Amino acid sequence: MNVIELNGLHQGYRGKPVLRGVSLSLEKGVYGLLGPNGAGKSTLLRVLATAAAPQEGTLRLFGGEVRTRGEVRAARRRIGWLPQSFGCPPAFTVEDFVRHCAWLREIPAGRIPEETRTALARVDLLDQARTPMRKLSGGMVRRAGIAQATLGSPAVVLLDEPTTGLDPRQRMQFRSMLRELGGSACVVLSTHIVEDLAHSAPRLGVLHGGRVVFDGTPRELADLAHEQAPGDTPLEQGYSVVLGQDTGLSTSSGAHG
Ligand SMILES: Nc1ncnc2c1ncn2[C@@H]1O[C@H](COP(=O)(O)OP(=O)(O)OP(=O)(O)O)[C@@H](O)[C@H]1O
Repeated sequence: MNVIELNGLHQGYRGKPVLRGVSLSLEKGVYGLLGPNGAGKSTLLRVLATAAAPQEGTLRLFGGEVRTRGEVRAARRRIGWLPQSFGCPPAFTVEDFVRHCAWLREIPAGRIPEETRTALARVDLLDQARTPMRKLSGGMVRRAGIAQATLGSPAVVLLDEPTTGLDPRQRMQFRSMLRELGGSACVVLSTHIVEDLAHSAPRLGVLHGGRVVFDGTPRELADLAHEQAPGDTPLEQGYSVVLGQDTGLSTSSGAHG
């Protein structure tokens, strides 16, 4: 059974289309979502998080529909989501913030202290547990956001540009955490940093022009590289080639989906 089954999603804002027929079938493991600014990555993640209902198309999570209020609520208990930006009351400490998220996710009260500690340890923020959120650096806020998304071992983890602001050491730690998460959950991660996905996402998708223009392994993406394509690594060059399809920069393609 696929954990996420999305079929023919059309989504937009005030009549302006953003996604034009996106279909995705995802099982356990890490799926990396790439695409240029405005491609619709966050829009897609919002639909998968059930924060926006599909305007056209169907979403099934854990083998079931998510249309009624009860179905959405049940699904959300099993979804961890790091949105691109999130707010938090200024007086909240890091621990308050993560505990509050645990409460919102309806994690049983008795489990919240333990789950909070585990989540903070996962992103190396235990020492900052009592620091007010407003005093954290941008990278630390991002790590607190990642921590709350992993609370309670969710079956689906949706991470919207999680590595923004992380320093190189934290980025490496994040990659190994991602591999660990992917062992037990369906993780969808959007990023602009192609190399973040090279060793941690066995499968990648590229959104462009409202559609999935590539769906395959990092190796398959790198195999599309050619010398003239912009990029410092074969993966980046393959990504450029896929994006160049529409502008005639390249004729090669491994795209499907
Ligand atoms: N709430 C909104 N109201 C109106 N338009 C929106 C809204 N959210 C996103 N958009 C528009 O939808 C398009 C897709 O945005 P989205 O944030 O999903 O793309 P993205 O791939 O995540 O971009 P980025 O990489 O820059 O974060 C953009 O043109 C954006 O301006």
